[in-house]
Amino acid sequence: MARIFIVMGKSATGKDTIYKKLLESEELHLKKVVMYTTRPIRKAETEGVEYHFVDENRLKELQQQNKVIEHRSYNTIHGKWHYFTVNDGQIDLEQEHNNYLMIGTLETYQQIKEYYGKDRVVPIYLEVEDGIRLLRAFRREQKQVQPKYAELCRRYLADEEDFSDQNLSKLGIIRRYQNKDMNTCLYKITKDIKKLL
Ligand SMILES: Nc1ncnc2c1ncn2[C@@H]1O[C@H](COP(=O)(O)OP(=O)(O)OP(=O)(O)O)[C@@H](O)[C@H]1O
Repeated sequence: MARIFIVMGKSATGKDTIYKKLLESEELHLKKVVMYTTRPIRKAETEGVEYHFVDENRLKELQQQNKVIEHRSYNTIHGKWHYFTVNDGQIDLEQEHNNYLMIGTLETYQQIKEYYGKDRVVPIYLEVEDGIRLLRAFRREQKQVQPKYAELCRRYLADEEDFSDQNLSKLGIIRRYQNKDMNTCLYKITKDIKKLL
């Protein structure tokens, strides 16, 4: 059965790093899903690579056509930005050998489960001991031209609530992958995904 695997976890648990490694894996052969955003395109970005860049009118049209699979919005200093996934033909679960990989929040996971059915969607929940995670987040931020430490702290605290044990168990997320050592973590995830292919 074709499935969608969703990598989730608090900030700096290694979602992006693990996601890229899993996509590279030739034995898993997972497909990428390009999301949509109303955020303006940045200089180094290319339409259709990082995201599909659209305006709010296009989002409304897609919503009216019931094509929006999951949707999140954030109030930024530049106004409201939307991030969403669209049923635009990228995801075809009818073909048995099509399996997809996405990065998401708990909301993403819940909404995709509602859209495609719970058997089709598999959570890959990453966890890192708090002290190590904070250190990784800090070191990553330190390398930025203008480190945003206040934002790092805000997100660290917000994650505590968003990813509480209660929220995880409400969504039935039981399996947790410890990303202390990258290779061990990748090995365990790969083994579990292979069982479902
Ligand atoms: N197993 C690991 N061992 C050491 N460092 C790691 C490991 N996994 C990830 N990192 C590092 O930790 C930092 C955070 O990883 P990454 O950016 O992939 O996390 P993320 O969950 O996508 O974060 P965010 O949600 O904040 O964007 C990066 O600097 C990455 O290189």
